[in-house]
Amino acid sequence: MIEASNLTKRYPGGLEAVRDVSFRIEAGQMVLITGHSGAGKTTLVKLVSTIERPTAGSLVVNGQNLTALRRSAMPHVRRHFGLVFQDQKLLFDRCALDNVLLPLQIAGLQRREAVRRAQAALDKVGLLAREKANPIALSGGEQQRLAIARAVVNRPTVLIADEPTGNLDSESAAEILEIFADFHRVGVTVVVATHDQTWIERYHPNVLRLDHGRVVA
Ligand SMILES: Nc1ncnc2c1ncn2[C@@H]1O[C@H](COP(=O)(O)OP(=O)(O)OP(=O)(O)O)[C@@H](O)[C@H]1O
Repeated sequence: MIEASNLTKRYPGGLEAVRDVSFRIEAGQMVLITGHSGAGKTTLVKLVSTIERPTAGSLVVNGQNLTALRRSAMPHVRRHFGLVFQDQKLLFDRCALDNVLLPLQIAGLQRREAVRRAQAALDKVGLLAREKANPIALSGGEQQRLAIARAVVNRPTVLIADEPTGNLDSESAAEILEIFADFHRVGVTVVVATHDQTWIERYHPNVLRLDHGRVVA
């Protein structure tokens, strides 16, 4: 469960990108964050995923108040989150499999188990046959799917994405939506910032609409 109470983020310079935002996301829910460009979607995603700290308000995830935690405790908490950003930050000097292996190596898994899990993650996103490919040789949609495999390989309880279909054609965007829907179906909490009308129509009751940093619907 994710509970945000009166979250506010003021950037240096004074701009309040997120203002007094409160919501509750139950475990296993799919929730979309939408709104015009500059409404604060990315900032809210960064707050929920603990990349940014709020200026005011609190964020409780699975009963733990993250705003009260020391910075040193954050890496541990972040393991609950799988993050997918529009700019996927893939490593272009390594093959697809090695990109997905990286979080497991950081977590200290044995090589054999790590490879097994990374291949299972690639299989879930339909990329197992491309495990040896360099990301540069993959299409935009495939690169996004690779980023999803990397995000889920540590089995996060919450999958958070910022405009995951932003740069994709409608066919690739539909594939990405189905992958997120599959994770939602097996009980993963999914939070996605998106403009994509297909998603918004499908998950209509669970849409948080922002306008100038405030929740308006
Ligand atoms: N690091 C930062 N420092 C200062 N201002 C920022 C920073 N990041 C974002 N902003 C400002 O905060 C506001 C909200 O930005 P944010 O990126 O959260 O919006 P968004 O809804 O995700 O927009 P878009 O759909 O265009 O990505 C904007 O006015 C933006 O310029």
